[in-house]
Amino acid sequence: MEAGVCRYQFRIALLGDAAVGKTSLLRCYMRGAPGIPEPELELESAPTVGVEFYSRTVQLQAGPRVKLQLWDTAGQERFRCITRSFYRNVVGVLLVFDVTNRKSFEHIRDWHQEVMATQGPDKAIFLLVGHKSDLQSARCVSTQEAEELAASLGMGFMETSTKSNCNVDLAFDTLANTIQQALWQGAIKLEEDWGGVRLIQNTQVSRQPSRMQHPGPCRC
Ligand SMILES: Nc1nc2c(ncn2[C@@H]2O[C@H](COP(=O)(O)OP(=O)(O)OP(=O)(O)O)[C@@H](O)[C@H]2O)c(=O)[nH]1
Repeated sequence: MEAGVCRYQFRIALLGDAAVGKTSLLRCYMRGAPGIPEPELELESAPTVGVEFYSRTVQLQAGPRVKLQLWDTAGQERFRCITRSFYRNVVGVLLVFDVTNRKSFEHIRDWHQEVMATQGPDKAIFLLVGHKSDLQSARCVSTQEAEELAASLGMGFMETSTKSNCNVDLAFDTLANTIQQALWQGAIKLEEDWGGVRLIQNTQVSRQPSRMQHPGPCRC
């Protein structure tokens, strides 16, 4: 097993409506990391219950190795009280919609607003993700309108597919690199009582990915 020194840990959440493909996207990304059992990462997934955590270490373009703590949240409304409690402590958010599901696109502003209301402005870095781009004939959200929405919310946009393995690594890497840049530029700061970015000084961190599930059932 390889090991390396990580300077930072970034907490990143995937948010979006139910069944847009958040779990599939995350599992596809984790397949690129060595050491996690394949059955854990099958692309066919059941609806997420509450929140699941994954962890992967990456080498950023120009800088240190960072540990990404990746939170896969349930899109179903009945789990919202659990997922909401995690918004405050994230530095990065992949806002995911399904390009074949118009409603999931229309709800993106609500997801964005929920995080902003919890955190205050300019704390988290967002990336808008139009998922299931392999389903071109069933598409009902155009690339142009998604780009316009992303621009109006001040974030980047990318289209992904796990079925055709399109842009999956790129989406996570882009978000991680943008967070790193924001840290260097001072737009994001380390804060004692905030878990979005943590300094892990002089610690040997395993490259092996890990996964655990939120233990508590929703009591909404
Ligand atoms: N065609 C296509 N289908 C996909 C893709 N990604 C996921 N799916 C399918 O979409 C369905 C929902 O995927 P999930 O990953 O469970 O969605 P989710 O957003 O995690 O759902 P919740 O956990 O309920 O919030 C599954 O049947 C997947 O196989 C993709 O890139 N292309």
